[in-house]
Amino acid sequence: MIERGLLIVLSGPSGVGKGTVRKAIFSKDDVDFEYSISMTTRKPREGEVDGVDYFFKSKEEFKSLIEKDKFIEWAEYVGNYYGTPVDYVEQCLSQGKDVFLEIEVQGALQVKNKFPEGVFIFLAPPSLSELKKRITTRGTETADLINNRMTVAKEEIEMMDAYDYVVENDEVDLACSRIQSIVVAEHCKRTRIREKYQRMLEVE
Ligand SMILES: Nc1ncnc2c1ncn2[C@@H]1O[C@H](COP(=O)(O)OP(=O)(O)OP(=O)(O)O)[C@@H](O)[C@H]1O
Ligand SMILES: Nc1nc2c(ncn2[C@@H]2O[C@H](COP(=O)(O)O)[C@@H](O)[C@H]2O)c(=O)[nH]1
Repeated sequence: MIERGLLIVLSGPSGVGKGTVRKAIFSKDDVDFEYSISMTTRKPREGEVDGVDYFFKSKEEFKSLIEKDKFIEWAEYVGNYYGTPVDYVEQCLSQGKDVFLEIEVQGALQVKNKFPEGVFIFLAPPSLSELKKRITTRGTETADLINNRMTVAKEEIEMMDAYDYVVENDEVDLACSRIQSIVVAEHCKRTRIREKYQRMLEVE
């Protein structure tokens, strides 16, 4: 029987660098995760591609998918819906592939209820002023949206205790290494490696 893959959930406030860190991790040769592309009703930003960055949906399409139970989790975030498609994630996990989600906090907590065996990582900013600087410098949100996202960010930071790990994103390379080390450690804790040593001890 194939052992199920690991579900890795990277979450944290808007602008902390989840997307940047995720892309840096996926660019490494020694990383073998599947990225679950989310669905959203948000309009594409300049340069974003449907089916690569997100599956962009209308609100009607999204609501119909909710009714058909097509999401592991979904959340309304600052006026738009975001959700993780269930079919792709289930298919990967059952094939023994590790799946990486990059989602906001309400969604991560829903996933934790459904998949308590997942690995939940909160990406934290070095400070609130640095967080605001990062969202502002990215240049994708209006001043109002930046303020809304900062209000939500403070509530999200209060939820960090619900996660298995908190990783500070002070430098992208350091944050990537910390996350990769967590995944390696989690694999070691689980059956793959433990069973190998158990079999060795049985033979002794
Ligand atoms: N360690 C870092 N140091 C400095 N700047 C960073 C760091 N990580 C990310 N950034 C910058 O911060 C901005 C926000 O990053 P990013 O878009 O990856 O955040 P996010 O958490 O994915 O945001 P959202 O949740 O809104 O999608 C980008 O301009 C990115 O280049
Ligand atoms: N609950 C979910 N949150 C998601 C999902 N995909 C992305 N996100 C998060 O939403 C915010 C806003 O994203 P943005 O692209 O508009 O800046 C951010 O925190 C994302 O991580 C999802 O499927 N479910």
